[in-house]
Amino acid sequence: NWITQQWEVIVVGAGPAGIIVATRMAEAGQNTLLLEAGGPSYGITGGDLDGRRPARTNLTRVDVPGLFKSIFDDENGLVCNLNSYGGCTVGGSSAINAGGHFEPPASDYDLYFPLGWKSKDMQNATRRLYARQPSTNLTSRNGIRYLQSGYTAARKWLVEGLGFEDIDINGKADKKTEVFGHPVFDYADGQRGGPTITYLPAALERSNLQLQTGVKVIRVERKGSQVTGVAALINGVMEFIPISPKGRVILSSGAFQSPSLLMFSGIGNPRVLSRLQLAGKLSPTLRSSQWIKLNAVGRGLFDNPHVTIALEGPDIEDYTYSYESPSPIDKVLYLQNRSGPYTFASVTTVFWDTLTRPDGSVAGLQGTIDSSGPPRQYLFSEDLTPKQYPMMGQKLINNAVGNRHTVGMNIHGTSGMKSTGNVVLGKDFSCGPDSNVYYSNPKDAEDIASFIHKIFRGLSSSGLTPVNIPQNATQPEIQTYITTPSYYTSGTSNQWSSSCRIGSCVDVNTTVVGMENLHVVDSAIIMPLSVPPQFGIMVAAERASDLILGMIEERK
Ligand SMILES: Cc1cc2nc3c(=O)[nH]c(=O)nc-3n(C[C@H](O)[C@H](O)[C@H](O)COP(=O)(O)OP(=O)(O)OC[C@H]3O[C@@H](n4cnc5c(N)ncnc54)[C@H](O)[C@@H]3O)c2cc1C
Repeated sequence: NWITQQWEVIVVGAGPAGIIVATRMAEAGQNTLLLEAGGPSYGITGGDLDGRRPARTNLTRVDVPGLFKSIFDDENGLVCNLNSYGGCTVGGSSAINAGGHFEPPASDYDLYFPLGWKSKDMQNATRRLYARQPSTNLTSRNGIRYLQSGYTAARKWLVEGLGFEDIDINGKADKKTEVFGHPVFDYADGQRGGPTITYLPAALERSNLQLQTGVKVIRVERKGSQVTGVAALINGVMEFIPISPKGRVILSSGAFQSPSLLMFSGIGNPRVLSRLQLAGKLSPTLRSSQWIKLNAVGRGLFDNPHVTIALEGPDIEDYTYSYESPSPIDKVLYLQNRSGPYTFASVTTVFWDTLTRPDGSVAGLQGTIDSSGPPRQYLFSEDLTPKQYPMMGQKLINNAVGNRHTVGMNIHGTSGMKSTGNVVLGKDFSCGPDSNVYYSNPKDAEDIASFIHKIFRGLSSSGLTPVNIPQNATQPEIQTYITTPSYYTSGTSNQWSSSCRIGSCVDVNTTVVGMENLHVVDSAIIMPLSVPPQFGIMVAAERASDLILGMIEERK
């Protein structure tokens, strides 16, 4: 019985980090239980989604990259309220994201990570990831690139006009200044990849790894600094799942849930712990003398500040992906040949730049161009009050109608941004971000505005015109625009990280400070990167696996 047997390792959360760390533990012979609150996702996990699979296939819309935006329109069990800023399903957010797969530059590790996590320390882990996880910047089996009108115009603008270098993005991963290229996706043969496809199936064939879905861990149970197991809700019933005397628990529940689980386990800011105790949320057997007062839990939460700019041009043809009524030609092209627009998640173009500030620190900046534009009729509508809800940008772009000559450009602040927030517990004790995440340090807005101002200078040569910001806007005007809430400037980027940092919340071995056998391995432990985070999270999970296995070996 998996609930009562004593596991050597329990991993909480089957997102990209959890799947990788559980796989590596099992491969090293550890009896491993992987717990996931959500349910199936990809076809191979038994996902079905209302029985609306494309006919005679084992595909769900998770598998079909071009359907990724449809997931947010119809939050059909893949985005549960447990983790409202991402996927709550096998694969975590890797099952619902755009699949962008970008190796961080060595400078991210060398500048921002602690000793033991510098670029030379990450080389083996990176190599192992490349060996296991295929990726491509040409997604269509027939070798044709689709929906390229935005790419062509942007290339004229940024490469021919402004001198950005057109590169193979992961081939030259260390270059992040004035570079441009095709996005790299973690897909293979026109279908979504990621660890659910590349790590999990082989791991599940082992007798010493068990995946249990529909299990929501509530807290870790512990005696002082020793975890004894986890308390979890299974079919609405609270159960205790023990670990062996030398066992370990690894939290891989994501940038919100991992810090939150620590708090519910009596580890965190004492004021928060008192509140939880008063509400009866802490373990009844945990005395307050055993609390671990650790203010770093939840502190440093990062997400990329961003702005969407609609770009209009006579040669632009935007495209609307649809789950309910896809273009018949494109549907056949996909189902019969794994070719066409549905082989990728709408982003056609990526570019990066850096800005060195007077104090020598560096701000990272990223742009992407989508294949469709935000809906024109919303652009100047005043009766629409901005609402801060997850995935708003994607919902809007997905609803694009009307003008067929617009693409959406997303500009993000990345590594070196100075604003961070905290994971906080709301009135109902669910976790979320505080208001400090974006622009609490005005320098970030200044840097992003400088970048937009810089690139706008070359825009007219491409035939593109910005719709929601005047092309001749001054840098201060752009700064005001991006910090004023609107459909284009509010909402999350959903690239959360850095809320349980190495060195303050966990040590260099990923052990929670003050604990002996409790780890955090996921987006919470990585620093803000120059690239979207999933690649770096997967490498961190590979690196953490080595470190944890080293500790297990030492204790033998
Ligand atoms: C819409 C969207 C688009 C994105 N696009 C990209 C992109 O193109 N490229 C990129 O690099 N990144 C992208 N990201 C970000 C990326 O997907 C995440 O950074 C990454 O998935 C985080 O991995 P993780 O393992 O830390 O956590 P998660 O992916 O959040 O996985 C955590 C898992 O733990 C489970 N869990 C949580 N709490 C519990 C609990 N108490 N008990 C049991 N299970 C629990 C959750 O259900 C979830 O499955 C995107 C994210 C979103 C939402």
